[in-house]
Amino acid sequence: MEPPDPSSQETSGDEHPLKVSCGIILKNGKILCAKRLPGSWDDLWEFPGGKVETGESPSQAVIRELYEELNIRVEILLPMPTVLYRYPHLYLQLFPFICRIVENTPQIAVHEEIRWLNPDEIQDLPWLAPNWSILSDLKKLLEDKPDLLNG
Ligand SMILES: Nc1nc2c([nH]c(=O)n2[C@H]2C[C@H](O)[C@@H](COP(=O)(O)OP(=O)(O)OP(=O)(O)O)O2)c(=O)[nH]1
Repeated sequence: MEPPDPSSQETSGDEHPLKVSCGIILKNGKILCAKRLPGSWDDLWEFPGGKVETGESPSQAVIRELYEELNIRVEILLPMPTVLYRYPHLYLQLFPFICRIVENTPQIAVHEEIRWLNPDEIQDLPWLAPNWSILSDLKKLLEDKPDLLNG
């Protein structure tokens, strides 16, 4: 019998990652960061967003979630590389999108706090684990395209 192929074990069977979209909202040189409510994931920081629903694309999901969570209408400027991450209880695929606000000012509904921070400051927050990879991609992207920061 052939030994199992470790690479196929990662993706085989009925295990599909949970798809979650999130928005990296840029404005006036700052990035919007959101702190989750106490009790849900230990007060860690995230980019606002949520699960992609059935029949929805990741980009549709982020537009819907940002309206539901922050009451803002956004335009997507750029999709970023997706991140696969395996929590002990959850296999996740994160779809980050660089966004620009086209209507309203963010209002907190489901977060403990939001902060507008510059690219250096965001490194100091305690982020959800999969987000560190997004932060590293974002740093490189903003070095290449600093104008994005102005939203
Ligand atoms: N929204 C968001 N979720 C993230 C990020 N990083 C990360 O690991 N996650 C995880 C945490 C959760 O397990 C999952 C998304 O959950 P969520 O609670 O935001 O999704 P949702 O709004 O659809 O949730 P709900 O309606 O079921 O409460 O993805 C991120 O930057 N933003």
